[in-house]
Amino acid sequence: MATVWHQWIRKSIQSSSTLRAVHTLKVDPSQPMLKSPPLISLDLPDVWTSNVMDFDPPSIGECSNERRARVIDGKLMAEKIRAGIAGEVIRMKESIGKVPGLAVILVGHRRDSQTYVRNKRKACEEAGIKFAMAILPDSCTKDEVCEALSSFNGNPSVHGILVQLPLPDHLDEEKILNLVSLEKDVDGFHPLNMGNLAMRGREPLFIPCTPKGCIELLVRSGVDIMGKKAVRHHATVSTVHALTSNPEQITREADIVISAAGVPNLVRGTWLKPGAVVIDVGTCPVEDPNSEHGYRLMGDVCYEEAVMVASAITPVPGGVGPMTIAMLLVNTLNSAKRAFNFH
Ligand SMILES: Nc1nc2c(c(=O)[nH]1)N[C@@H](CN(C=O)c1ccc(C(=O)N[C@@H](CCC(=O)O)C(=O)O)cc1)CN2
Repeated sequence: MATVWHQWIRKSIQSSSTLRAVHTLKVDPSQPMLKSPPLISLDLPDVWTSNVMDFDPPSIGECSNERRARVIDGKLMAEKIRAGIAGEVIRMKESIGKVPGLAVILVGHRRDSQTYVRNKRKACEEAGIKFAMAILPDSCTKDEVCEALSSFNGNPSVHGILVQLPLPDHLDEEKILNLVSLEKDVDGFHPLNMGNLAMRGREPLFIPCTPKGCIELLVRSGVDIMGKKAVRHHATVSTVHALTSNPEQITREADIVISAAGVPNLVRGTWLKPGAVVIDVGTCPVEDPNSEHGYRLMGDVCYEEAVMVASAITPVPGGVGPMTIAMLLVNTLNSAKRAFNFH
């Protein structure tokens, strides 16, 4: 399932204006959906999950007009994870005198990309991770991007490299992403990492940050999917995309709805099964002269409707976005640990 999300979310990153997709994940109805939060999720040390949120979950199928969905606070979860990473970076520095390093390539001057990169830099600095950046103009050539990439690939202080997407149209995203060193591909977008993620029994070096963050949000909220294996083994996954003829009907059958269409308010309350868990990946920037950066983010889900039907829901902002950045830090730390053979 992680695979399908991955490909699908990446597609939506690539063409968010055309793809209207709602990913639905149907979990075995004989199993309770929500249970006590587990202590260990994915590959994060226990310490990062010891403060998982506890809550009294309504069961799937249960819905009342007086009851609003529990809000899954991605911002809070991400803060806890980042605090755990900061601790690990200190331990690394004290033990071997080295720290992880992340390098970002930003092409052009999209305001949303600038904001995300600024947030990544801030998160790195707060966690003690070194941050390097190559800023290139909209008009830059493929060779200039490749030059920046190859310099980061060859720099031993850099353990994670990412190219902020989307790139301007004239640049070939596929060719550029293929050049990111496999061992530093903290976005998990290299075809070999993607391929290994897709294949049973293979382990990619990195799992892409957004789907990884979605799984963390679910696991830490006590949603009973028991990590990626359980998802593969116990869930039936349906994908709804722009050409699906009955998206509402398919979505209404899902116990967990993960939407990454980039279409504000696409998923209405009537699309949801009562008690469903809703993860909203959509972050569509909408012009807003009153907001600090001139735009605000809108999710795919009509929040005010969904909150009356779902049992748990992520807000936008404050849901998946902060977890994406926290997972980037996790991938960077793990990459540095691998490079230094530090455990
Ligand atoms: N190379 C990549 N490019 C892009 C990715 C990615 O994972 N790798 N994903 C998105 C953008 N993205 C990360 O780069 C991203 C989006 C949103 C957030 C976030 O924290 N959002 C906050 C609000 C932020 C704000 O506007 O101040 C929230 O939702 O609460 C982080 C990262 C496309 N490109």
